[in-house]
Amino acid sequence: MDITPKAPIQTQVDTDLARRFPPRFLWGAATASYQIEGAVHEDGRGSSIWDDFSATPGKVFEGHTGEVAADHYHRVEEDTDLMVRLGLSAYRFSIAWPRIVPEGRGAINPAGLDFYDRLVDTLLEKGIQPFATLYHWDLPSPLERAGGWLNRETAYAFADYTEIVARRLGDRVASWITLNEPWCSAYLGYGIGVHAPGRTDRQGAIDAAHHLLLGHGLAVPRLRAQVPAGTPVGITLIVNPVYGADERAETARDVKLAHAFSNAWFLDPIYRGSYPEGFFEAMALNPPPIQEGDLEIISAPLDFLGVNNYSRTLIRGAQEQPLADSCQAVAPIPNACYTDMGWEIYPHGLRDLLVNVARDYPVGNIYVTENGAAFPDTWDGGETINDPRRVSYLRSYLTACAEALEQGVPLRGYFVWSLMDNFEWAEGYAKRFGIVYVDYSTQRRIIKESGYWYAELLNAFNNNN
Ligand SMILES: N=[N+]=NCCCCNC(=O)[C@@H]1[C@H]2[C@H](O)[C@@H](O)[C@H](O)[C@@H](CO)[C@@H]12
Repeated sequence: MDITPKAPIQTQVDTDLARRFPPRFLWGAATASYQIEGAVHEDGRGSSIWDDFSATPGKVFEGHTGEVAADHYHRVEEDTDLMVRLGLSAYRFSIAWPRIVPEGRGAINPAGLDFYDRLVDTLLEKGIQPFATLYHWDLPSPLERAGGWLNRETAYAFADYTEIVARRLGDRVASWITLNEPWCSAYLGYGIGVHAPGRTDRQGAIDAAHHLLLGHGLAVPRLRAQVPAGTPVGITLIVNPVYGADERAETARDVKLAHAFSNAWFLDPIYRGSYPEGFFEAMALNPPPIQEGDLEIISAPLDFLGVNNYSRTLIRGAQEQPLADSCQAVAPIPNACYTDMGWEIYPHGLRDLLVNVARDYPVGNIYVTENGAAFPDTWDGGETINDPRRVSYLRSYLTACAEALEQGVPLRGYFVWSLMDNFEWAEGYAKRFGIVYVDYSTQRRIIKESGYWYAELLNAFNNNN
């Protein structure tokens, strides 16, 4: 039965691609609280480090902030109707800690819990599985004033916040993700300062990463104690496959260093209970302040790994051994294609990383919790927005997912980044990742060609199963 009303754009329906995915494969889209909600001063929400960072001159493109964003806070009905129109079976969103516990710890804000309660109920009413991320970078400002993730206490505050949310929503959220991309929080936020809170201290990145991981590990049992037995709990990591540009020994050496920096820094403590051998030396830094039992807490068993992937890193080894975070990525590659973020389009990287991670780590199940592309979409006020490059990107990366599945990878679902255009961190609203366009002057949503393509793919999948 064809449930998708005819789209104004007729896209090629990839029925062959749809057929390569197993029954019960989950098809979703992802967003994050600070990037779409807006309403930053409403209903008792406290300030976050991204409110502070975006209000700081020079930090975000043209001074953009998340004050209004895509106004999702006031458009839950409309936006969940969009998800139904696209045929999503799941929706990954994040919960704003500053809405729930405005000071970071202590008093609970009932209106904050009410908002997510309503969102979850609306999703369930519309047949969409809620996937909740507990932390997608919007740390309450008071905690940052006390040191943020450099302060071990923040890990305990995160576990307390987790319990509060799980107690209210745990009976209805389908799957839980503790942290989104702690690599970005630690390195971009505390190491090089291009993300909130804008600190520039590489040792700080190491220490913050440890406390983020500790927060994750402390939160897992607190979550499990509040949710029905068997509710899947996981973490989302950015996984960036690293390749060598030549066969030289220096290149092989630097590929290993870059993989440790980009991936094993987090994968190893979570799944092996230890940091990668020699990693801190390769960063010329000290180990973080690890306390007795920390690594056991951090490596709490999980039910799935959420993988975010957008591109790859290609390395050409230097004569002198570089620091792990300064391995030279290769300059633009002849004939390569790039997204508007300057990220190389390399779908084989997703296939390879899924195969390698499933082989090298006891991850259980895997979801691709983010994959997508920014392109300079424009709207002429009409009914349609053509974004053929995004269609091509999604088709090629989903083909990579199908190839990984055919190699036995336990991939259970895919969430496109993103449901709609939104606040792209330091790039503000200048970068558009949505399969739905947002006209910020009116907050009108217009499904892009890629949105119709995705809806057709999901419809073809549903017709097969
Ligand atoms: N090594 N290395 N480099 C990694 C470079 C950072 C890559 N950026 C991401 O993964 C963020 C993720 C985020 O969850 C979402 O909130 C963002 O909107 C998307 C798009 O940017 C992606």
